[in-house]
Amino acid sequence: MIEINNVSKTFGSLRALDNLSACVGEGEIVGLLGLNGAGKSTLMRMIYGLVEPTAGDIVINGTSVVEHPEKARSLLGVLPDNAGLYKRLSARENIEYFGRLQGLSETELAESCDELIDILGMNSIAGRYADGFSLGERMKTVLARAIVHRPKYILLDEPTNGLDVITTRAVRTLLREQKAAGRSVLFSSHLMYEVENLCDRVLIIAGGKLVAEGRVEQVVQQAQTQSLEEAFVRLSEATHVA
Ligand SMILES: Nc1ncnc2c1ncn2[C@@H]1O[C@H](COP(=O)(O)OP(=O)(O)OP(=O)(O)O)[C@@H](O)[C@H]1O
Repeated sequence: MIEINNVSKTFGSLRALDNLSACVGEGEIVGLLGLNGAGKSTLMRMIYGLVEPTAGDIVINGTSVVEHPEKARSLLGVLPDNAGLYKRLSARENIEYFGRLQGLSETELAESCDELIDILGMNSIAGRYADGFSLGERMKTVLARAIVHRPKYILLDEPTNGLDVITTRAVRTLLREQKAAGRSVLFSSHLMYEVENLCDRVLIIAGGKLVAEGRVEQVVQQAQTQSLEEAFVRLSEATHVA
């Protein structure tokens, strides 16, 4: 389980996260929603140890990110918001490189790469240099790279951003397979239908605070609205006005 315990983060006078607590259970897909600047990426970065909390802690499978950042990170697969690729390596080589860094054997690596390339429909780009890749081609490669070592906990910052419908479907299938294998996924998104389609639960943050969490229908009911989008807007605006 990923436990987020009372985390706050300030950048100078800006409070990016404000005493936020939440969790991601085993084998659960959780969607993280928030307006631009709500604090989603800061929270993600904090979970993978790139940003240190000003207060609070995050515990992954019993390991504190603050006390043992490397051990905690070893449990994660991460798609950061600004992931880059080695342009002089092919898509497959980019994925393999990360797999080797994660200590996979050559057999495990080949098996995992083949599987991901297949699920994400990357056969036509697997052997191409990453230089010149389109947004979707880059996204597929960084996504495959993030989970090549089959991590138990997966953090994805806007994984379907800019992807076409076929690729988005492939990503959905991939995430459902991760869940079926007992892995946990936390992903941020601005796409309500995406979250409704995939997630067991959603977390909505506004102004660095958790303003709602639960199954989509629970959140919609709590906000006394008819849809997740309306609930999201109502909860986010209420925090803006407050
Ligand atoms: N390193 C930093 N230094 C100063 N301010 C920062 C830093 N990182 C984030 N912030 C600020 O913290 C707030 C939350 O930013 P964050 O990137 O977490 O938002 P977000 O929800 O991911 O937004 P978006 O949907 O636009 O990606 C913003 O006001 C942002 O400007």
